[in-house]
Amino acid sequence: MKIGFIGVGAMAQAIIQGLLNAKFVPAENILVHSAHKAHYENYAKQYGLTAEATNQQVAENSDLVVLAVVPAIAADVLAEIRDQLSTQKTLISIVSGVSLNRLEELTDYNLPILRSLPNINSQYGQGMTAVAANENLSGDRKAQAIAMYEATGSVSELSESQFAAFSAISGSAVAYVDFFIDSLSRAGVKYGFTKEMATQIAAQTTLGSAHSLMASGQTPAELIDKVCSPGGDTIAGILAMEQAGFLPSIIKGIDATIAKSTGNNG
Ligand SMILES: NC(=O)C1=CN([C@@H]2O[C@H](COP(=O)(O)OP(=O)(O)OC[C@H]3O[C@@H](n4cnc5c(N)ncnc54)[C@H](O)[C@@H]3O)[C@@H](O)[C@H]2O)C=CC1
Ligand SMILES: O=C(O)[C@@H]1CCC=N1
Repeated sequence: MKIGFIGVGAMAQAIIQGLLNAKFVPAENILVHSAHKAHYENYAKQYGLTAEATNQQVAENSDLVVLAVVPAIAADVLAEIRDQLSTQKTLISIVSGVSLNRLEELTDYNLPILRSLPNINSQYGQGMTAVAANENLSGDRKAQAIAMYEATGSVSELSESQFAAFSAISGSAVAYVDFFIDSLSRAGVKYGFTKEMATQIAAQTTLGSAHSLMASGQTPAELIDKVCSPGGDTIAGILAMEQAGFLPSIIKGIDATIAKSTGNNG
């Protein structure tokens, strides 16, 4: 099986690294093309991938064609490769905010298409990806497309109406969690730690908390209560964070993310 990537930016590279780590396909079966020749050619050389000279060649020579460009140019790129796509190939889009219906409209209503929303943690096998298939994608072909993401982490099949919210609390939230870690780290610097040490402490604490949450099967609120000793330090911190608007600021950020992604339509 050959997997072609059109666009080799941050997200495509994370998926590619995840696939290479998982040995999902041989490196040369991963085909790439993007706008910046020097960049994608060097990248392909570095990892033993196949660099194609055009987007059309990627589409022509791949079984799974992954559209990994920004939403603003998705329509142009699909117009460029439309003739190379066929019912024997699966188009996989990672483009935020572009629906299956719009992808069909821009290509062909008979094509098997998987709309997906991965996150950048796919690079280390810890991704969280939402997928939705159109009516033309079923059985083994659908399983094959989903298996690509299973090789890089967890996968949830969702209704498209849930994609924007999923993207905000998963795709974008990788950055928000890092923002939180960086905020903890800066607090550590305020109290005398080096940035490097504070970041290591904050990142390990975040990793450990996520692990404990998933391993215990308890809710975050139950775990918060365990840490808040009666009359203790943590409850004082929680109350001060709430007074500063911690929860409303997160909800506002997620609202803004959803509003932006629902404005994308390729
Ligand atoms: N970065 C992330 O964490 C996530 C990104 N996405 C989606 O992935 C897509 C790509 O995002 P990023 O990787 O962040 O952007 P990026 O800017 O890092 O990558 C875009 C790639 O497209 C290439 N490109 C530009 N014009 C092209 C053309 N005409 N033909 C072929 N390639 C072309 C660029 O050279 C670059 O390699 C977006 O649609 C975004 O919504 C989805 C989930 C998470
Ligand atoms: O920021 C973005 O537009 C993309 C979509 C989800 C994560 N990154």
